[in-house]
Amino acid sequence: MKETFDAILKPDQAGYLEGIEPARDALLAEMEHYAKERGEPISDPEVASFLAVTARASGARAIVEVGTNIGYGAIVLARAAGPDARVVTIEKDPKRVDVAKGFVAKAGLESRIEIRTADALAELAKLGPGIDLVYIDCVKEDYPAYLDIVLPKLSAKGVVIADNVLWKGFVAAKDVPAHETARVAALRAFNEKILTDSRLRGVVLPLGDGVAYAVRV
Ligand SMILES: C[S@@+](CC[C@H](N)C(=O)[O-])C[C@H]1O[C@@H](n2cnc3c(N)ncnc32)[C@H](O)[C@@H]1O
Repeated sequence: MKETFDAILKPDQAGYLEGIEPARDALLAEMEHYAKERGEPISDPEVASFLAVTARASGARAIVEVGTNIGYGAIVLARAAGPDARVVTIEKDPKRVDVAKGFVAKAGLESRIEIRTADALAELAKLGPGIDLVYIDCVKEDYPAYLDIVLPKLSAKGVVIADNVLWKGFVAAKDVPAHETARVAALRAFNEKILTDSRLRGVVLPLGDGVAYAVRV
């Protein structure tokens, strides 16, 4: 979720792009409302559209999401990837897991979305190889470690997507407030790895709060 409306784009451009996002169906609209009312961080609609396009285009079958919250991203990914795809999504907060389970049930996707109540780093370490798509949307300081764990487990042409990699504009800023330095350092290291690791071909997109997108080569 982006913190400010125009963290990357000019306000007119951000407003235009938000305005042309198609209306979501009743369930996603209910989830967006739920999240907004309670200040829950979920993916922005344009990032969700990007997830859907990528899940569909890549033909991903084994999908991992790092950071579930109320299940918005997991539902978008599972729907777009189609009936043969499975999503494993990791969330450490049991209350959020309960909410996510309710929405996943409402979506009729219990057989295709598995929510694991766990710390993301520990749970990622347990996963086997063959991940076709990973969506990283969790603790910003841990992004480099998530990537280190996941990279060797990616399938051929496996896709990495990560949200918030420009973090409210701070990642590109010269002066970074003290309370953001650890997050910013981690995200800068993550972006550099996305662009330079020989196992990946990647790009950082000025979408939402910044989205990294890479494919295993
Ligand atoms: C930005 S939200 C995820 C949004 C979701 N991906 C979506 O598309 O709507 C990040 C989530 O990560 C969870 N989280 C924070 N620290 C975690 C950890 N160490 N392990 C697993 N989940 C964690 C938070 O509770 C929060 O729900």
